[in-house]
Amino acid sequence: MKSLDVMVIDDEPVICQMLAAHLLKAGCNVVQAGNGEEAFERLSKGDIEVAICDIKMPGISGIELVRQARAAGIDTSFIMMTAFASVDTAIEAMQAGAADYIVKPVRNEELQHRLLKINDMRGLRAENRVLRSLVQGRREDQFEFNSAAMRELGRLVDKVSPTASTVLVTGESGTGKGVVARRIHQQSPRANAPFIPVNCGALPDNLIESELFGHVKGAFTGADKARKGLFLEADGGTLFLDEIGELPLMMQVKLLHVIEEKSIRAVGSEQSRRADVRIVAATNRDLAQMVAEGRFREDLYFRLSVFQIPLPPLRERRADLMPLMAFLLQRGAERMGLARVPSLEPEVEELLLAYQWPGNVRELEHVIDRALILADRGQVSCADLPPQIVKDATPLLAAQPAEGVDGAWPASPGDSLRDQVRRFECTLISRAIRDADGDRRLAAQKLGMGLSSLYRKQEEFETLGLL
Ligand SMILES: Nc1ncnc2c1ncn2[C@@H]1O[C@H](COP(=O)(O)OP(=O)(O)OP(=O)(O)O)[C@@H](O)[C@H]1O
Repeated sequence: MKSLDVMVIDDEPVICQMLAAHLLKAGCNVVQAGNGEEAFERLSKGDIEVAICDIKMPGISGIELVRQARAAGIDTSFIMMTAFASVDTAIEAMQAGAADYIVKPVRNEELQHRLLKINDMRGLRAENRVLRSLVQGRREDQFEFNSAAMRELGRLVDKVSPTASTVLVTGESGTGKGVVARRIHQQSPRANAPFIPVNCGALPDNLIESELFGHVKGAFTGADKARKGLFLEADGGTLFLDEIGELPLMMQVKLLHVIEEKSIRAVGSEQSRRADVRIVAATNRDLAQMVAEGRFREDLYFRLSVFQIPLPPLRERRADLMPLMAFLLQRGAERMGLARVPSLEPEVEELLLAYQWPGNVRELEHVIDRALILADRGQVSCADLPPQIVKDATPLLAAQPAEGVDGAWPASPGDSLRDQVRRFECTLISRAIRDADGDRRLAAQKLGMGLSSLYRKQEEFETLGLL
């Protein structure tokens, strides 16, 4: 890795110094800042590539600093440091435009892993956006799902991909909206053309129009050469407008015009050009609510939501957890160059299956990456999990309700044989869980079935209203 210019921002001098010492050893050029104000001043010079920034600081908070840096057009990638209990805040930071987050206490190996990821991304960005879109287009995500909700989603994705339709992907932060957008592109006739992702929340208001539509030389102070703009870079391909809810109203009008007319005009130009671009947009906001509050244009909302794909949070599709964990373990081990893929001890599996995952797949990915770094002898044990996860998940594990125990059976009159079998299964599984005091692994063992099948069945019963 070429030597990165990194800034460590934390109001605790000891943490600053420890991280700086490690980064220096790893070959980075490091500067330190003890608060947001000092950091902003230094970042304004424009030569810091990555900032490792505490979220909670007196004065300007880490999140506010990300916002200010974005608004000022500073191109630094932020990795936020957060206490595990405040993953929600980390999610807010990602929405403000941070590139990643890391949980305190920061482990050197993990920090290095995240820096490598960011270094790759920045390198590609600097080299060529088209190249980046090709690299990002590699098939490297898990798309085999167990849950009924995700299988239905897969069907929607397969149906809409080959068409020219605009798509709106909605869902909580970290559910995989970007992954779905890429999948749509890869399965479309545009697959060999660029896929250009744009984070609308990270574009400074004063530059957004020229970023999207380009500008001619001399269009405004500082425009010393013409710029093509992301729409033309995506010509023939797909433009992924992430965090579309953050687009200012004035830009929403222009975007609608471009979508409808299929032509764009660069800032300062008199002439329009045709642009053949498919739009996939994503948001974790409630756009309908934003329309009601006058913060999002209704006409653009209708245009975008012709085809909506809602991504459920991970906690509502637990049947996907096992395959996702296996996939992320494998991918993480490959990326870290491990000789073999560590396995999860049964208690670890149980805890991860019981946890609520407020940060969704992104959070799961972080937990797995961390565990891969810590695992000894090819086994991930509870000690390799963030203590907060163990703390949060343990009571859930013990208290998992076995409701609906006897209510499902006997069958109602008129039930088909299949319905009756389902009801019977539901009763047996619920009873086994109750008899095992909520211990699903034990219940699954007694019933002679796998734990993931038990979760899958439970989810199916929930969907059918049997539980
Ligand atoms: N199906 C999947 N297979 C593999 N990795 C996934 C999958 N879904 C999500 N991820 C991983 O989770 C992380 C978050 O995914 P992504 O950025 O697509 O989420 P998002 O919903 O767009 O989040 P945000 O709203 O914060 O931008 C990524 O690192 C991605 O690789």
